[in-house]
Amino acid sequence: MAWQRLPTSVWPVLPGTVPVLDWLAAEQGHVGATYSKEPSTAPAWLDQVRWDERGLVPVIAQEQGSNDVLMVAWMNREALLQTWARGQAVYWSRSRNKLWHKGEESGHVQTVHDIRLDCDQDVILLKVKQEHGIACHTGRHSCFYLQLDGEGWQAVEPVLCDPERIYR
Ligand SMILES: N=c1c2ncn([C@@H]3O[C@H](COP(=O)(O)OP(=O)(O)OP(=O)(O)O)[C@@H](O)[C@H]3O)c2ncn1[C@@H]1O[C@H](COP(=O)(O)O)[C@@H](O)[C@H]1O
Ligand SMILES: [Mg+2]
Ligand SMILES: [Zn+2]
Repeated sequence: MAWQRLPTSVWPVLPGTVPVLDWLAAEQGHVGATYSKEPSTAPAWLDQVRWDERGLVPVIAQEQGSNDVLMVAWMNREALLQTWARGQAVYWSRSRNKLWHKGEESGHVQTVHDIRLDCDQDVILLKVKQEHGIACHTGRHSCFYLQLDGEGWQAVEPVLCDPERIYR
């Protein structure tokens, strides 16, 4: 994929033009084929997601192969469109209020193999290959490393890489 060379300035702003898709179509030939290049139309499938009142949908990232649940995050329309167009997970960070290309700082990107929507269209499931096997910013494989036992929540998954070394 040539997506790495995509300058952030041509990423789409929805609703409106979707230049990223035209760019991808020119680069690769195939992506544009599934998408009407009418400048002011977004793909119809974006409207079939039941976006909440904030324009967001929760997203489960599940590891391809192991089926481990790696994390739960959020997407808006643009994040989903970019995820689809780039083949890597792009979320919406609620606290930072910005698009978040997972791995942008850590390098722990998620290559997307499958994008699914549930029966009532309000949860998305991504099947991903997790770069370095570390999804969590604590340096663990999965964000779901706390287990409830008689005493309370216990961390039951190892830290694979010191987060100080991942995030400087
Ligand atoms: N890397 C992660 C990360 N990985 C997994 N998650 C999970 O994804 C969820 C994101 O959904 P939220 O809307 O709750 O996110 P948020 O609270 O707005 O996250 P922040 O923007 O505050 O980091 C979190 O609750 C975590 O369970 C992460 N949440 C935050 N980060 C931060 O994202 C930044 C970039 O990290 P990389 O993408 O790995 O480079 C770093 O500052 C990290 O601390
Ligand atoms: Mg959170
Ligand atoms: Zn985490």
